[in-house]
Amino acid sequence: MLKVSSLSKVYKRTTAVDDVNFDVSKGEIAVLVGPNGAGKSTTIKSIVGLLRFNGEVTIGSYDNKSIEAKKLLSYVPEIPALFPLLTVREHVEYMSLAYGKSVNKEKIETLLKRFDLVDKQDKLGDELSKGMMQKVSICSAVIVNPEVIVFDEPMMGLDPKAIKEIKKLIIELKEANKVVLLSTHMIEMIEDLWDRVIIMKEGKVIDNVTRLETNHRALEEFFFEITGDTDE
Ligand SMILES: Nc1ncnc2c1ncn2[C@@H]1O[C@H](COP(=O)(O)OP(=O)(O)OP(=O)(O)O)[C@@H](O)[C@H]1O
Repeated sequence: MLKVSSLSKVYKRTTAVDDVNFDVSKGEIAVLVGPNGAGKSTTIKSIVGLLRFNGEVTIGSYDNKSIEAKKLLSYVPEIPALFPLLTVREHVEYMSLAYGKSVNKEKIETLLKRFDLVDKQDKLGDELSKGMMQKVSICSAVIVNPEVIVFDEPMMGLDPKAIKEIKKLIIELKEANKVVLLSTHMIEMIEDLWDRVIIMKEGKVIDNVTRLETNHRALEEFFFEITGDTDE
């Protein structure tokens, strides 16, 4: 469903991503992990259409730059980018409208409740804490019922209740047969979530396996073994 083929990205002097290939199927939670500077964010930004790159990314049968692909995809960036003069609720409503969907007040209410935003719903984008912005960003990505959802460090800056909630949400997305791709450094928080791990280092994918293929190994231990980064 999400297919990344021969993806490379060179910034002025740096090859950030070098011939990256992977697929994520419907109903699969894929985690993109790797040390700082491995190329995770560059890969994600290429997939969601924020960067020019060499290679091909397809969503379903559509090139990621097409409108058809964009309709199927939503994205939670590493750093939330909100409109300073829209309220919390308006952000979520706006996203529904931008994707050509009607505003489902009941669904919005439920989402805002899950992320403790009901009493903040009339606050403006620039009146929110970083964690609250992150929660609005998550609600805005989920409200459009995307087939493919990409999260870049979704747990960063969230309080424990919101972390629990986003983990539940990710499992619900999987159960609804969606494609989930998420990058994170918080490996211990995704131990019970992942179906596929894609490990990047120095711009390359150095391993890409399913949980089954690792014999249900602990991800943290597997990660250190593959990357060779140990604290011993
Ligand atoms: N806008 C940019 N201009 C030049 N080089 C960049 C730019 N963005 C990223 N890079 C470089 O590309 C490489 C990959 O960076 P990227 O942000 O994709 O890594 P990452 O795996 O997401 O890292 P982190 O875990 O630290 O967020 C790094 O060497 C980085 O310095």
